[in-house]
Amino acid sequence: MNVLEFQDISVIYQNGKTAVHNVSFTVPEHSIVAVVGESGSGKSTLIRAAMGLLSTGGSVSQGRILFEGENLLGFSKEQIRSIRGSEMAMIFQDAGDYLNPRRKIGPQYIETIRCHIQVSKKEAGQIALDMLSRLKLADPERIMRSYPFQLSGGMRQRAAIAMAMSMHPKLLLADEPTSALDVTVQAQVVQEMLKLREDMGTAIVIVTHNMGVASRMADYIAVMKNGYLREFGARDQVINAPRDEYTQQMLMAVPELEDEQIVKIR
Ligand SMILES: Nc1ncnc2c1ncn2[C@@H]1O[C@H](COP(=O)(O)OP(=O)(O)OP(=O)(O)O)[C@@H](O)[C@H]1O
Repeated sequence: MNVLEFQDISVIYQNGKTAVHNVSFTVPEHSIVAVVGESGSGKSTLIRAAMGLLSTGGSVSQGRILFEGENLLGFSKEQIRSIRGSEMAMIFQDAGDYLNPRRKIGPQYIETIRCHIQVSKKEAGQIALDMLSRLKLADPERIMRSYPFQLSGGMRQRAAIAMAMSMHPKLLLADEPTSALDVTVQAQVVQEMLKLREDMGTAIVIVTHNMGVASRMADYIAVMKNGYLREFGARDQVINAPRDEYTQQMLMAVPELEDEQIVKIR
């Protein structure tokens, strides 16, 4: 069963720019798909389209995006809102896009949970503390009492991931979730996302510039360039026997991929 399926998707912006051209690939249940490619290749546009979160002026001009077999593009705003957060969640490069800077983490976290499930404030608080501990955040109570600016970038990003994962979504869309973090913290957050997938079976689509992250996390890799999907395949095939010339060049441009290595493509 596929959780998500892009079928011949094109996305156009108001200025006439086609940012994504006829892209098709599938995200099987419980799997991790990394979408890689240089800046401007259309990676964010593609996953934002799935979430119904294209920036103003962007629209899907053709194709279908199936979530568990149903075309998301035919959903009403109400339907999209009800699955967003509970069935599919999204995290961004900067948790600041997700967290309100003027409120402490605790109240916003509890409110997010209670938007989706009917539990008391106390129960929601417990769910939040459990998730924060799973993300290896020491002293979750203190995190709940903190404002976002009182936490490091890595802690904020972990808090955002915890919030996104609290509803046990079937699908997590992650746009460069580790790019703003330093290398050691990146590796830890990647490890924690892998653990969440293992524990909860959440499928993940991760957009990344970083071939190291893609190679370490993904079951499948999608390579994009100039809005086109150049290659899609199982991780080992794409890394070890790339079929597309652009993928070959991209891989040649990065040093040998060791599991622990973090390599950037730009
Ligand atoms: N709101 C917008 N209006 C017009 N063009 C846009 C808009 N957002 C993105 N684009 C264009 O669409 C193309 C794809 O952008 P997108 O952000 O999806 O690429 P990306 O691969 O995610 O890049 P990055 O890694 O830098 O985020 C780019 O040429 C970009 O300039």
